[in-house]
Amino acid sequence: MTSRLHLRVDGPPTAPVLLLGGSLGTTGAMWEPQVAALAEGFRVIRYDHLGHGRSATPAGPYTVDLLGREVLRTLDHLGVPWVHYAGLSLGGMVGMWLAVHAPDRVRRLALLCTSARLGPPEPWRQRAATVRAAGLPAIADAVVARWFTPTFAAAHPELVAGYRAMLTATSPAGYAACCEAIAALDLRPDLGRIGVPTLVVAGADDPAIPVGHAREIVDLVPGARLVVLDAAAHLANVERPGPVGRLLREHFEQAGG
Ligand SMILES: O=C(O)CC1=CCC(=O)O1
Repeated sequence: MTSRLHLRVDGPPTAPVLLLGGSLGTTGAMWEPQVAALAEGFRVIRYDHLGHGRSATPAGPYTVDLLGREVLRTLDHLGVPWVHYAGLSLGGMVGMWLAVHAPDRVRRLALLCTSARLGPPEPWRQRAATVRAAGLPAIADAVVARWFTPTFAAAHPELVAGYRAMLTATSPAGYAACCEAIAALDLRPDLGRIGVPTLVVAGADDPAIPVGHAREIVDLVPGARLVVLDAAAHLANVERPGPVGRLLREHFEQAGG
């Protein structure tokens, strides 16, 4: 069996595995600001979602259930029995799904800039239709405007251009299928079953997934802790690399290996 998910692997081979899942329209490269620090203590494995980056793009429809099962297949393929998991946005949705449906495979969870239900579904179906008809460039300006605060974007135009290029390089079919997976998602009834220590991080200035979504997750996941980062929009790990790196290290290092 081979993995259909493209992986980037850093850190000591015998260290505990920290699996990182990214946002819609990105690849594992979006975690670059944190990888060096995290790889000091963890075997950091970054994956591209199905339909993204260098992962396979099987025919749809996609659901978050399908994306999560593909992650489990990949862990089986690698012979990894359990992981710590951090996910941003779509990556966080997959993380919640894993912690609910494969509780023995996730030891600790970090959920960044994410939502248990990012409704209503119609705008997601409309975005999928636009991307299928006109490609990623048709939505790229609007999406990237939600990824970074205007202040950060003005100060870092080359970095922002790099992330925009990551988005427009995404398979239109894969991106659209993931939009439809988000449209259909509602994990709220399941979150009470999450039994692992959970850190929830939100960007105070995230127009894509406002802080209320993080508060809802914290209300529903037993014992979850909320941190709201100021001066951060949707890709908070890019805009606030140091604080996000420290939060993740502190959270996962508490596991004691
Ligand atoms: O693309 C957006 O608008 C923001 C987003 C929602 C889910 C995700 O992964 O990114």
